Amino acid sequence: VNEFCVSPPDLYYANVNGLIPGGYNNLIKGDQSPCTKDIESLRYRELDGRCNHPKDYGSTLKPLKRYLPADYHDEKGWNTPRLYSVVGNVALPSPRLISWKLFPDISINSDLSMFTMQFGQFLSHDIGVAPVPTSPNHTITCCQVSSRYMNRDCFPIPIPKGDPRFQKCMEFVRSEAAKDDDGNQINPREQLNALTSFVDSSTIYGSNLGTSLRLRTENGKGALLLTTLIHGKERLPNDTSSPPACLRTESPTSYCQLSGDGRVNQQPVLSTQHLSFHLYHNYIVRQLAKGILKRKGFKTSPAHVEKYIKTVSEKVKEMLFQEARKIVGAIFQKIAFCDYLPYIVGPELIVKFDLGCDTRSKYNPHIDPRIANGFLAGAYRFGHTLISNSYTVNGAEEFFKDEFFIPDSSIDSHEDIIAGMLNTSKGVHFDRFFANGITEHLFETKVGPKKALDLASVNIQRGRDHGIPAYLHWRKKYNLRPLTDFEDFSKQCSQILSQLYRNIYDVDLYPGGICEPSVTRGVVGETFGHIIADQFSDLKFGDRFFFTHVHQYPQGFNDDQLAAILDFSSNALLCFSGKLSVIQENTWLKVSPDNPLVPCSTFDQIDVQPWVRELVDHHYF
Ligand code: HEM
Ligand SMILES: [Ca+2]
Repeated sequence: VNEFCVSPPDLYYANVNGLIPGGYNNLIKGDQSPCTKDIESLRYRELDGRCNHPKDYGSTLKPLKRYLPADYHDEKGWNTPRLYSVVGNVALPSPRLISWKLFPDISINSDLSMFTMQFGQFLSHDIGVAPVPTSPNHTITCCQVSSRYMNRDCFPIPIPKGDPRFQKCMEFVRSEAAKDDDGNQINPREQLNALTSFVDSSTIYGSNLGTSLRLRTENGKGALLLTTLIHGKERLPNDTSSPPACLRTESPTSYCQLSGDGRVNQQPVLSTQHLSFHLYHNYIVRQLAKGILKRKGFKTSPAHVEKYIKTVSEKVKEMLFQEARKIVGAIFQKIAFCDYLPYIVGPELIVKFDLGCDTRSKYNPHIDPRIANGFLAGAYRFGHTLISNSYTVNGAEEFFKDEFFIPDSSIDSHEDIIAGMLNTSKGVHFDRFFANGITEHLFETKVGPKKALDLASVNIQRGRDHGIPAYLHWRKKYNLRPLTDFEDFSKQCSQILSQLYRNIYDVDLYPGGICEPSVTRGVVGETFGHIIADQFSDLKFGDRFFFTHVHQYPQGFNDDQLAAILDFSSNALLCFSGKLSVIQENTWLKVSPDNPLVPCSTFDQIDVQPWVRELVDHHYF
């Protein structure tokens, strides 16, 4: 295979589509038949998210839902993206013009750490990705193709005159349209989610059974996840699929990493999140095995533990795997909902949407746990403004633009990237300034600058592709103060927006939301904040397996188990995985006099005894 024929955009969309040559059309759709299991008696989640919601909402490869009806331009409002102003025949501004004028690269320092950006992306890769059609092994080309031969899903972004960076046209393909059982497009057009919407660590274990089995030892039957030893250090397993899932280099240790979400190789700091939870799974398996041996009165040396894990029956191996997966899932939910989210949406919205972690919650089968389109194609892309141009490894500056889909740095320097991530923050600030590493150089690695993309333009075009209603409709939905004039935007934004758009009702959700000031003690503005809190509330109350739900045997967690999960923090995980000796108290912020470094021993690793007791006493083992 000639790897250099595969370009980063090819890789991005191929990885999204599960690396199946031929793209979505050849995707392993998995078993799409309804759940037939007795849900109440399930102790573990299904890998593909079925058997959770009564209608299997939230399972893999189902259409997204909507908080507001789709806004398409054609007569029936079914399919064509919004292209004109509400006042008539004036074209909406090109997304690239908006990005160029509104989102320049000015780096404003903030007290946030890069971990805030990185965890956000990792979380988004657990809950949603909208597949884009591809031709075999490659993305569909739309630019410089005459309209007669252009693929019907082409929706290239026009480049405005005088653009300092691009010429004429930027590639863009519309997201796959959802189809009904007879293969006809659903109207109005709806997009798909290729992942389980639940915050269930599908980034680590996969969103279907096939991926999950590839990641496990002993040909999919072992309790441990596969690892690769590089210079004596454990790394993610080698993805040997062909064509390769990343860009390999001449380095002898260069390989493509395999994990639960195909985008694992997209950039090195992202890879470190995958490896952290991946290794934590194996740590928990060993802790469980040790605890079980001890409770049964057997020897518990590392060698005995290792032997036990390898020699117990297949049934016990499966239980060890699933139990560790269940605990990792809960730990991830704890960090996402209890630690990260309050920082993003601020304490007021946490209260308003009942997202606090201090009391037991209750599952509600009437809540729809699917990902909403305005969240995925709009609000939750807020994180793109937190991206900086570079990250630090051992004090050296590495640029994202040089490393898209080249995982070498994460394979060589996982621990140093974690240490650097906790204390770098250049540009990690919620504002209208975007790093040019993503607005001018996205995915240009190896194919050269000509094929680069602008992520901010793509976000705006994606919003139109998905029929996301304009910004002001979202404020209305959440009863937020109506804006009547461009002047109602912040000073700088009002001037730029009024030059770009004809009417205030034309302003797309993405630039509108980015222009808002942060909410009190949060990162995002109030409109994005409401959409995000609304979505996470659905992901909590609509998830039968959510970790704080009232204990229902055998699904939930008893009081001791819940206490152990609530005791766990991102500090403990990062200390473990980065092999750190000290870490700041608040990992979302940089080190400062108010946020000092403290010894890692302050943060306990997860105590699995509450599970050992339950499992042994209920004769699981
Ligand atoms: C260096 C970091 C990142 C890079 C290079 C990156 C890149 C991308 C790209 C290329 C897309 C696909 C755009 C499209 O075709 O529509 C995307 C989508 C998305 N990104 Fe990011 N991203 C990064 C960080 C983040 C962060 C920090 C967040 C949130 C906190 C985030 C949230 C999302 C969401 C929600 C989507 C939509 C997924 C989908 O619908 O398929 N990303 N990102
Ligand atoms: Ca998931």
